[in-house]
Order: sequence, then C-alpha cells, then structure tokens
Amino acid sequence: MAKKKTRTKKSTAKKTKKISLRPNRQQKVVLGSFFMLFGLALMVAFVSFLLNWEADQSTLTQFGDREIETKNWLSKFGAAISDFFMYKGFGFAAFILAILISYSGFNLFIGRKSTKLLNSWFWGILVMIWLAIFFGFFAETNSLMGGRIGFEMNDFLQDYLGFIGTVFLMVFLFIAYLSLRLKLTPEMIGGFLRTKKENLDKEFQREKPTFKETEEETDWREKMTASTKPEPEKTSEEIKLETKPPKEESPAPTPKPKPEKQDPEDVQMEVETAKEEELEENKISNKIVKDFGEFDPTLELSNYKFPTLELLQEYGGGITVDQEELEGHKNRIVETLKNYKIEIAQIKATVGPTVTLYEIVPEAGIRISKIKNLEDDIALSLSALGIRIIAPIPGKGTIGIEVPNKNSTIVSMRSVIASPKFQNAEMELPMALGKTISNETFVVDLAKMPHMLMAGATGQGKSVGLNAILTSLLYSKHPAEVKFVLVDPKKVELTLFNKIERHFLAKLPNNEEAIITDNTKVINTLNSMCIEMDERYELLKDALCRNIKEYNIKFKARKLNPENGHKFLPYIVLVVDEFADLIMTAGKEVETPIARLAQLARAIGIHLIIATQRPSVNVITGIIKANFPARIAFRVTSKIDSRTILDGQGADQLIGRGDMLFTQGNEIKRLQCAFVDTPEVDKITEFIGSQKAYPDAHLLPEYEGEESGTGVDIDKSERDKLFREAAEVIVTAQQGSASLLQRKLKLGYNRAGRIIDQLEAAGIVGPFEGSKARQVLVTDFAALDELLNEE
Ligand SMILES: Nc1ncnc2c1ncn2[C@@H]1O[C@H](COP(=O)(O)OP(=O)(O)OP(=O)(O)O)[C@@H](O)[C@H]1O
Repeated sequence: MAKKKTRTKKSTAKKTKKISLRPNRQQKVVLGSFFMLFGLALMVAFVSFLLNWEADQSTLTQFGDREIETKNWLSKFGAAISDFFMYKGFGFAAFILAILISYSGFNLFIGRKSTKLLNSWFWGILVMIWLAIFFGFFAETNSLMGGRIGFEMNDFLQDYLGFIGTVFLMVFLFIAYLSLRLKLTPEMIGGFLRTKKENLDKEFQREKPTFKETEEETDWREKMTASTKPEPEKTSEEIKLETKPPKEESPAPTPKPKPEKQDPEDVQMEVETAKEEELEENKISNKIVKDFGEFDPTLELSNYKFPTLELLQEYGGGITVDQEELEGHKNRIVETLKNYKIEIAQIKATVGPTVTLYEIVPEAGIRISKIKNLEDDIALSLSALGIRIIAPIPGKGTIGIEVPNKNSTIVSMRSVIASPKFQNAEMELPMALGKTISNETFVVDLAKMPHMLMAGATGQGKSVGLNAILTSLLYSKHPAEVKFVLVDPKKVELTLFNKIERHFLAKLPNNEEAIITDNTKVINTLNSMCIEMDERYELLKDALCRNIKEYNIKFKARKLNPENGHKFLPYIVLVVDEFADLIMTAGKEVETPIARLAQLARAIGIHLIIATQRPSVNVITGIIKANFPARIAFRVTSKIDSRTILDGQGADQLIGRGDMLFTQGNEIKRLQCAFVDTPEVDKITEFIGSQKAYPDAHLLPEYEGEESGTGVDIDKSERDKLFREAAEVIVTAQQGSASLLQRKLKLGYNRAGRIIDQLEAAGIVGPFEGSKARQVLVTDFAALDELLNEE
C-alpha cells in the first residue's frame, strides 16, 4: 500500500517536471551560441560573396562535386547560402538578416528577456525590404545590390507608380520609419540643429580671443624685430636685454622679490575646487528636458477635470453635544466603578461622530486590569451596545471608555474630501477613511501600508468603506497615475465603476469587462499581475531604482529611455470585494498569486485591498495576514473573528453602520467611516466617464493559464545553494514547510519560501495548501537521489 502511494507520488513528481516546455538555461546557452555563430558565419559568407560571387556562380550547379573548388571563405555552403540570400534574395540588405540572427542568439546566450526581440525582427525585415527596393534602382549597374527580390519589387512598383511615384513612396516609408521606429519628429531635429548651432557659436566665440592673442603676439614680434634691426652691431647679450618686452605687455606675472624670511600667513593660496564631472547620461537627459520639458504622464488627457466637491452630498450638520446625555453617562460610569471600589481622580469626555470617549484617571493604586474586567458591567449600567475599554490609552496614561452616542452623526465623504488634511496630503495614494473620535479627518497613504485587509459582517459598511477608498483616490489622482483592478464576485457592488473603465481601470487584453465578476477569470488576472510585477522589477533593476517613486521621477526627468522598454508606471490597486467567496471557489489558485503579490509588490506600486465577510483562518491564512499589516475591521459577529482580523478584541463590540477599527500594526484606532452613497458614486463616475478617455482600459500583460495550476517553473540553474540540504531536511521530517527550513537552516522567511517553491518545481513537495504544511512527495533519501539524478 505504502509502495503504491510512493509510486503515484513519484509519477506526479515526474509529471510536474515534464510540463515545462521552455528551454532551461543550459539549452538557451547552446541555442544562443548556435544562432550567434550562424549569424556571424552568414556575415563572413556574404562579405566573401561580394568579392567572389562572379567566380563562384558557375560552381553553384555542381554543389555535389567535391573536386570543384569554390572561392567563398565558407566554401560551397557559403557560396550557396549567399547566392540564395543575396543574389536571389535581398542583395546587400541580406546583411540585416545575418545581424538579426546573431543578435537573437546573443540575447538567448546571455539569458536576456526576449520581449523586444520580436519588435527588432519586425522592423529589421521591413528595413531589409525597403533597402532591397531602394537598391533595386541600381540593378542596371550592379544586379547584386538589390538582389532579385529587390529588383522585382522595384520593377513591380515602377510598373504601377512610375519612377517618380516609387521614389515618393520610398521617401514616405523612410519618414514613417524615422517617426515610428526612431521616434524622430521635426521638432526634435529642429532642437538638435539649434543646440548644434549654439555649440558652434560658443566654439567660435571661444576661438576669438586666441586669434586676438596671436595678432598681438605677431605685433609684438614685429616690433621686436623692428627694434632689433637698426642696431645689428650689438652683441647678442645686449640684444637679449633689448628684446625684453615692456612690463605692461607681458602676460606672465613678474615674480615678487623674495623677502628674507617668509611669513607663512603672507603666502596667499588660491583654492580651486574640482568640478563634479557631469555624467554624459545626465547631459543628454538635461538637454531633452531643456528642449521638451519634463515628461508629463498626464499629457494624453491634459484636459482631464478632477471631480468636483458638488458631486458629493452633505449629510446633516456637525456633531451635536447632548449635555444631558454626557452628564448621565459620566454619572453612571463613576457609580459603577464606585460599586467596585474604584475611585476616579479625573474624567474627561471627547465627543466624536458616533462614540464619545470618556477618559478616566483612576486614583493611585487601582489595578488597570480590574477596570478592564468591568466592561460588561459598565455596558449594563449604561444599557448600551458597543462599549470598548482601552486600558491604558497608549501614550496618554489614562483609561478610555468608548460609549456610543444616542444619535450618531454621519461623516459625509464631502467633509473628509474637503478637509485640509486630505487636500494638503503629500501622499502617493491618499485615502480619507473617515473621522477619529476627536472628529479629526483620518487620512492614510495606501502606498505606505502597503496592502490592506478589510473585514466585517454583512451590512456593517464594507462596501461603503471600499467606495470611500476608491472615491478618495479618484479625487486625488489623475487617470495616468493610478489604475484599479476590481474584483467583485457579488456582481453588483462595484458595477458603477464600469463607467470609468477607459480612465482608471486595468484589465486583461482579452477580457471584455474590466470589472471581474467571474472567479475563474480572477486567477488569470492575478497571475497576469504577477507577470506585471516581475516586469516592473526588471525595469526598476535596469534603471537602478529601489521603488516606483524613484523610477517615475527618473522617467519624468527623461533619464530612462523609452526605447529600452521604460515607461511611466501607474500605481495599480487591486480591490477584491469578497475574498472568502474567491477562496471557496478557487482556493489555492488565487491564494498563491495573492500571497506573492502581497509579499513582493510593495516596491513596484501594486497594492491590494481585500475585503471579506468571514475573516476565518482558512480565508485569511497566515501568509496573507503576515503581508497585510493594515487592517480595517467593521463590526464582526464573534470575538474569534475579531481576533483573526485585528489580533485583538474589539471588532465584535462595534455598533455597525461604518463604525470601524483601524490598525497599521501598532495601536488600534476607532474611526467612523466616511459615508458615500451609491448615487454619489454614480455621479462621480458619470462625471469622469463623460470626459475624453484613453482608447482602452490599461492592459495588463497577457497570461495563458498554466496546465500545472501551480504556476511554479523554476530553472534548475537558479536553485538556491542550500537546495539539496533543504530537500534533505524536508524529506527527513516528511513535512514541507518553510518555517521548518527557517529553523533548521537558519534562513530568512523569503529565502525559505523561495526554496520551497523550488522544491515544488522539482517535484519534491506538493502544492501550497493554505495553512496546512505541504505534502512531501519523496519518501527517503534514495528516492530523492534518484529524482535529482534523473533531472
Ligand atoms: N459610514 C457609514 N455611515 C453611515 N451609514 C453607513 C455607513 N456605512 C454603511 N452604512 C449603512 O449600512 C448599510 C450597509 O452598508 P454596506 O452595504 O456597506 O454593507 P456591507 O458590509 O457591504 O454589506 P454586504 O457585505 O452585505 O455587502 C448602508 O446601506 C448604510 O445605510
């Protein structure tokens, strides 16, 4: 039985191995070197063909005859292939083909990503055809220049367009190439010529004084010779004395007579600081910035108007203080505590929109835990729900008792958006969440969080919360700066945002709808976001930047060349409104990319906001929780849920309707979420949606579903140095967990996680199973050796 199990495990392991069709590093080196050398060989053959083609042409028909000698440096093969590509093909332009083959080989050889290669081939072939046609004009004088294809195409065009028509067409194609491929515009050429002219002028001006000097010099020399001429009989010594130029004309400073004793302080020193050498790269970018200004990502939608405050509704007035209620609550708190023999030295009330905070300072010697235990008793005496005791309030030295107000005030989105705190916020992704207990607007930066988890039972304000976050971003960001990926399994909550698809949403190229309501499509989108993440990391690496902010600043200063794939990177915010539903239907397949994004995406501007009704441990697993330090809890139904989401109690004591707790890893803050109603969101999206938009939603990289479903395919050569050791630890313990590797091999979490992924790719451990440890697919060392040797 056990044996059978091992066999099936092994076969699964083999299956995982077989799936990868992509060449590994070694195969890439072999293929790369082949193409590189083949391209070079073609070039050698072509050059030789240019010199010897006439002599070799007669031998081509006798390819099989070994006796016949060929002059081509690559012999018969060289002559035949050159004849095919040059004489019968594209003439001189065939060199481009050889260069393309070599270049592709080189890319493979050094393992560079080949995304731009296709582009190079496309343009290369077009240029080749153009050149062939162009050389076709000279077919009469030299039939080799354009090759047969060049001649035929030129002839064909001349038949239909005539000579002049063909020349016009060729000039047009040349301009199109300069503009589309080299991105040259008349302004740029104008700018270039202008700077050239300025440089020339400067150069000319610089040269003038030297010219003057020489004039002076000759004058002086003439004078000198004139003065020496009349007295030819003078001795050379005398002449020397005579020829000394007058003092004032001498450019050299006369040395001062040396004092007998020199005081060091009398000696004057001229300090010259070495100038920083200006980098060539900076010079170019500065020149472009000077000519065209900084790159402005908003230029394409330069007339975009931010939504106005009028689109948002005002709800009631400010907070009303009910003196009677306050007094009543205070008395009851003091009485209840007195009953338990807790004397109070001082009490202070702060009235917030939904709750009032009573801060008490107990008499000396009272144990804080005693008050904390009285939560229920105080709630009973105040006959109120949602009492929370904070003992002590961090940084204040008092004990806080939060008591809900009888009449709560709605915090309107309008009031938080209009607040100076939001308007003047210097944040990358400002989110106005609502107001604190002391009625201050609470604004946080999503870019700093960097991901957020939101939980709350149904009807407690989650969707309103998400809308408030999205609205904040819509009010503060231009469509070029942020894109949303919206996942809405409930199908109704986020549909309003469809209107701003072409402004603010991102989607997969083949998806019709930008808002994803189908759970199976979520998997593809998440994986595509992982690809986007990897691509962005490549760009950042290339630009030597540590994060998206630095990268975009550099790009705006035109220090990064768009020709090398660099582009302005908008922030991407992924919003999932019902994560539990996703996990139930798609399970690990969504969990893995979400965990990956959560772990790695912070630096490159992808941020996740995940909302769920059921914050149970199988929905919010350890790995997800560890990477979502910012949490929002609306009212939940149990203490356990509260603990899962906040790592503490309190969310079960909230009163609902937007009453929420927020934490960013440290203290827990009670907030009243800003309220934005559906008609308001409708108005905002309508306002934005009716403006000029991009041609399409922001397109994420294409992703083809992987058969293995795990998405793990790791190159053998990229394995960690401790891979073998880690495999042995896992096989010995028969438990596939990263924390085990962390402990045994003393590794950091990320490295252990990577090794686990590599072990999965090698078929040693099974796929990710949420909170459970992974299955180990290899039973003993012998099987492990066999598996690794077979690779
Ligand atoms: N910040 C708020 N201020 C005032 N009322 C609110 C606030 N948030 C929510 N409410 C009230 O609570 C109701 C339910 O809110 P919401 O639709 O956001 O709940 P939900 O948690 O998304 O529920 P579900 O999970 O079932 O979709 C709203 O219609 C509104 O009346």
